[in-house]
Order: sequence, then structure tokens, then C-alpha cells
Amino acid sequence: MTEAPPRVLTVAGSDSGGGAGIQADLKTMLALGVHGMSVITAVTAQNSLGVQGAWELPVEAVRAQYRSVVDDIGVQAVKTGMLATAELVETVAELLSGTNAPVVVDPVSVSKHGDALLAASALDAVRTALLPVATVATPNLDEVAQLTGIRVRSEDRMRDAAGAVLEYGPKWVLIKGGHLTGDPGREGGDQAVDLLTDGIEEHWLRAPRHDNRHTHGTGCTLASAIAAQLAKGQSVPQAVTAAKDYVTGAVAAGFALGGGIGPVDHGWAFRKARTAG
Ligand SMILES: Nc1ncnc2c1ncn2[C@@H]1O[C@H](COP(=O)(O)OP(=O)(O)OP(=O)(O)O)[C@@H](O)[C@H]1O
Ligand SMILES: Cc1ncc(COP(=O)(O)O)c(N)n1
Repeated sequence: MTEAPPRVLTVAGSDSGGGAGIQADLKTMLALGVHGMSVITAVTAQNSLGVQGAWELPVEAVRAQYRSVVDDIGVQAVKTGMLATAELVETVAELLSGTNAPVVVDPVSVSKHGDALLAASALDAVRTALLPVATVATPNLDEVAQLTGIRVRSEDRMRDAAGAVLEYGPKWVLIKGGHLTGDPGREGGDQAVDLLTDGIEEHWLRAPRHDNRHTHGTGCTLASAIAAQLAKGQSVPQAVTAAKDYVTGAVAAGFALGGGIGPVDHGWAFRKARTAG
């Protein structure tokens, strides 16, 4: 009999196109050697062109999935993604307040195409209920602006933004600078820069920026990779560093699918090993 791998739970929405959400999370977990499990909060009809429809699940369905997994199998890390409504944010925050496992909160609010994945009325619940239970929160720059009012246009401002997010109570925050270039008025360059801090330590994570438009699912992939590494027993800085390497490889290998933005390649390391072998 083989020993069971570490168990990681994603609480997120389904992306029918397979690039983001639950599908990205489970593929990332497989690639990083942990057993992935899911609590589905919402179902989206989605492809490379955008989100054509979204339906949230009833609160009882979310609670029941969570209890089924946690009461029998147990979890060594949890990741949250699309939570859709204030009611679901509050429910998930309440469930997670009872776990000892590290929790990675990706405060997903808008898809890469600009489709809303979180009701505006849910932002307060994210600030006051969800962020306080996070071991690591991973907002992108647009989510930072929504949560704190701080518009980051330079690396220096990332530090201010991190401080403002930490006020809501996560132990660590990872400010993702993936959107720091490409938008008018924002600096950036040939690097994808993220800032990890707990208010005491500061870790700047820098990787080559890949000029690849097929980046659907980067945020989900990064947050799930962090959860996978935490479940294996790594510290937060170690887990985020390893996760950043994984997402950088996945962005480099992102491929075209459909007529719009294709996904990152969750299986890039397998494919590379197969080609090399
Ligand atoms: N073109 C790129 N090349 C390399 N790394 C990138 C690129 N774009 C984003 N990243 C990295 O991917 C990770 C996710 O960042 P990003 O800011 O894209 O998150 P996100 O907006 O939440 O993603 P998503 O919109 O897919 O959920 C970060 O580590 C970021 O630096
Ligand atoms: C179900 C779900 N969860 C998260 C995202 C964010 O990913 P992206 O910003 O790459 O569209 C998404 N599009 N769909």
C-alpha cells in the first residue's frame, strides 16, 4: 500500500473551460504531488472568450461538501477562490475559522476578461470575515484597489498596499504584481514582481515576465501551489517561493485554446520531463 499524499482542499468556482477555478486548482495539486479535493461554490459557463454565465450553489450544498471532506478525510491546507456572494463568503469564513490547517485566500473578484465573480456587496465580508482567517492572502492589484482603495502603479506602492491588507488580519499577504505592466500609467518591465510580507519580514519575488497572452488562471494556480507546498510542511516564504517558480513555468508554457486567452500549462513540468527523457 502506498502512503497517502498530503490532502489539500480548494473552495472555489468551476471553470468549464478548465483553465481557472476548481479545474486549475486540482491540476496544480496533482502536479505538485498532493491529493486535491473540492468544495464547489459556483458553476460558471466559461471559455477563452469570457464568462457566459454563473450560478452559485446554495449555502447548504457548500456546508455539506466541506463537512464531508473535513470530517472524514481531513485537510492539511485549504485554498479559497471564487465565492460569488456575501452569504457564501460569510459561510466559508465561518467554516474555516474552525480549522487548524493553513488557509490561502485568493480574493477573486473579476475574471481576466472583466466579468464579475464576486458581488460588490460581498467586499465587506471579504474584509471583515474572510481575510482574518487567512494564513496568506493573495490579492492582485485590482483586488487590492477594491479592498483598500490603494491604486498601485509602482513597486514602492506595493508595500503600502500590503500594509493596508494586513490591517484586515491575514498573517501574510502576497501582493501580486502580474498586472503592474501593460496598463497605461503603471510601471513594470521585464519582470513579474510580487511582494510577500507579514509586516515584519519582506520578500520580493521576481521572475522573468513571459510575453505570452495565454495567462488564464495564473492567480488560481499560484494560490493552489502555495496551499500544496504548505500542506507538505513548508514555511510560508518557502511555499510562496516554490509556488512562484511553478506558476512562472506554467505561464511560460501557456498555450492557445479557443479564440481568446488560453490557459497556463499546469502540466509543464511533466511535459518537459517527458521531452527530455
Ligand atoms: N506574463 C507573466 N509572466 C510571468 N509571470 C506572470 C505573468 N503574469 C502574471 N504572472 C505571475 O502570475 C502570478 C499571478 O499573478 P496575477 O497578477 O496575474 O494574478 P491574478 O490577476 O489574480 O491572476 P488571474 O487573473 O489569472 O486570477 C504572479 O506570481 C505574477 O507575478
Ligand atoms: C471560476 C473562476 N475562478 C477564478 C477565475 C479567475 O481567473 P482569471 O482571472 O484568469 O480569469 C475565473 N476566471 N473563474
